[in-house]
Amino acid sequence: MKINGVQYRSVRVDPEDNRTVLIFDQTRLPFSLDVLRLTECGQVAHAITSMQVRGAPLIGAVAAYGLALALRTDPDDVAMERDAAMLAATRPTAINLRWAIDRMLAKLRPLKPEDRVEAAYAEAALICDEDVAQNEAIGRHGLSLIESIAKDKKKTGTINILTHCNAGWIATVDWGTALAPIYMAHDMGYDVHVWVDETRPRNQGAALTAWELGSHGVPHTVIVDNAGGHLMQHGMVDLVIVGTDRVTAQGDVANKIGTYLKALAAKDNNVPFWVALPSTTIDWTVTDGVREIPIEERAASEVTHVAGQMEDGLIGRVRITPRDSAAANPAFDVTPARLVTGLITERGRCAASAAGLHALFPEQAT
Ligand SMILES: CSC[C@H]1O[C@H](OP(=O)(O)O)[C@H](O)[C@@H]1O
Repeated sequence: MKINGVQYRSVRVDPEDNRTVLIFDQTRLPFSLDVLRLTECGQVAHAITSMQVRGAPLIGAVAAYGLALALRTDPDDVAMERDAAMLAATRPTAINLRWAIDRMLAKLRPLKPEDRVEAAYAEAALICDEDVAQNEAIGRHGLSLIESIAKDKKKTGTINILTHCNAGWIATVDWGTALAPIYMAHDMGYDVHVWVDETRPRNQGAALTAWELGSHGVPHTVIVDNAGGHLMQHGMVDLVIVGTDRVTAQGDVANKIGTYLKALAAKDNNVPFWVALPSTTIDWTVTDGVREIPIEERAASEVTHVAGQMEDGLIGRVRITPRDSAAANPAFDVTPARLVTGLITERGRCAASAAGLHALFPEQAT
């Protein structure tokens, strides 16, 4: 996507040396656009766990480059397996991370150690290119959904879309998933407006989705997480589109905490609730998402404190809870398929069900 007219991907290799991995430090957005130069595997692991880089498809792509960096230090089998396991363990919920590491290992294990670095960078670059193409296709398949809503609306005027967390281009290599259809609809002249859930506790919506949409000129309004149901009750939401970190073979959806509650409100108000995802986010080995998907428990300090720009312009954190109050911080929840209107993938739209997914991915229908 473009920032101030300059085209960027969320992860890229420094053209100066074709080895250093460049990402944006997402903990500094929207106040500062800082590029991080990653030269060691450990730096990549830290960037993922600290959420300097986040978003299911993007952490997979960055971890792939992390393994390439690791091989520059030691390309032998033992080191490669150790570093791959370390990267895969950085965050448990997004299946893209495990998928990317497994794909890299499948490519690298058969090679001689001395051939692995070059091959790793090439495979990581392929993963990135495929993510961009998949997300652009998701955008097109989601665009037709927005177009059908525009036609069906009794009154002309704004199409109001609600989204949760950040599933934009900064959560992927480019385009995004949930936001891709919105960018395309906006660029085609549709009058779209986005209700942006702030998405406590880390405020990916308020800080990242609002920043992305504003940079692209898409009208949007930041709301507290608990406002969505009220807006739906009053007919102010035409469509909900969210991203996801893992979809089961039956269509259950793991996504940022709070998504399940949004889906319940959408069901109760007959608002279409769609989930956008590349097929790298589908976990074909899991059926019951609520029981089987591991939910990342993050630090309580993300709940007890909030980060933002202080009066002096510096980025800081303030405590918002009593010091002796405990805090819990499950980072994701699972929305059962029965609450999901449908899935938007790079191959098209389908019902959130085994049959729907097999219709688009027949090779997975055993
Ligand atoms: C395009 S996937 C985005 C997905 O990832 C986010 O999680 P996090 O910010 O913790 O990496 C969130 O669940 C988004 O929906």
